[in-house]
Amino acid sequence: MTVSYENYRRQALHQIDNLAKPPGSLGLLEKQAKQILLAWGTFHRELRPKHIIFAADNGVVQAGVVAQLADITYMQSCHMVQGTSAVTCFCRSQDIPYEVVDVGIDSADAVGLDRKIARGTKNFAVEPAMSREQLVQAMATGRERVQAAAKEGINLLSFGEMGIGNTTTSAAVLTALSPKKMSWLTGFGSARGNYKLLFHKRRVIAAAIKAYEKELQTPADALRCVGGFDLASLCGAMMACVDEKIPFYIDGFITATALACAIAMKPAVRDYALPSHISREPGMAQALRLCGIDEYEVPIQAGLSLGEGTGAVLGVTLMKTMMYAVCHMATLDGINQEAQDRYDRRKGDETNG
Ligand SMILES: O=C(O)c1ccc[n+]([C@@H]2O[C@H](COP(=O)([O-])O)[C@@H](O)[C@H]2O)c1
Ligand SMILES: Cc1cc2nc[nH]c2cc1C
Repeated sequence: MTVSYENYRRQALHQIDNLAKPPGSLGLLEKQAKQILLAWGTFHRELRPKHIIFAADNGVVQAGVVAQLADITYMQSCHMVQGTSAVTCFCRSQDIPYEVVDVGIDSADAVGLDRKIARGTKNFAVEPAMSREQLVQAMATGRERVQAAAKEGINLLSFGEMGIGNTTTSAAVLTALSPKKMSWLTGFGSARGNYKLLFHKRRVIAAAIKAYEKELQTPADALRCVGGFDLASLCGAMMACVDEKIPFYIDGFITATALACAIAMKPAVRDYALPSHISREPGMAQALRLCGIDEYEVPIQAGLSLGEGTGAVLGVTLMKTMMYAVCHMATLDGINQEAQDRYDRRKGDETNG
């Protein structure tokens, strides 16, 4: 740690600790505000957020792991571009800019930014989801979008995704990363209460983990064999945030799984990652555990399981409010001095009167 960073670190922590409030009373908001200041490594005058959504289709839907049409990926991504999806309405309501990056939607035309790697991944129940070259391309796309955000002056990112079938790919990647093969990591996804589908998903994932057992040696192998283009791009983007010194909010189960991969590949990512909410997917806690994030460090528990980055944008919204307070609140030193002066004046009046 250089002397100047140590100096900055002390000043940054003091700025939060010296706000006119009992120490620690703004809880996780305070903790996350400190993490953001430390990640920046230098004082920024304002918060300049951006939300990035990576959208892609997943070949494993051909194995019958979803209840709805895969065409929803294309349709909902179009709604995102138009601003009529949940997350883009959240962004618009808060003046948060966003972009949709098509890294592999199954369509002839691209939706949003055209970074299409293929029209969806391969069905991992039959063959590896992607080639090594495609994995590298997906991760590089994530990095490229973070570098572009840095050039725009963005200093806080949030990540989301859109991809029918991606709770299956995420559960498969997470199972591959976890010490024991845990079938309960796989949840309902967007087919809430559909037990038949749930047990089928678990069987598909267990069979794939067995089939690729020899190949699944690293997080990169997991992304390539049983992951998705969205997961790989998210992972590459999160790793790039370290180099660009941009802290970022993760969202639910899918982004937490991508983060677990990113931290395994580059441990410094942990310092830049901010949890937003606890997804209802059962694997969320395990994904966070692999990231070294305690469930009690997550500010929002609202029963969300939509994805898109909805929880992440809510996290940014809370942080915008918190950073306004950081910039405009009176200081603890100041209020203590004012209280002392007032006390002394009252005492003086009593003695004189
Ligand atoms: O982020 C989450 O925790 C989450 C949990 C359940 C569903 N989703 C969203 O729903 C889609 C995946 O669900 P599924 O059932 O098709 O695997 C995908 O577009 C995600 O954005 C997201
Ligand atoms: C409508 C719809 C919107 C979504 N957004 C993210 N995943 C989704 C799944 C569905 C089904």
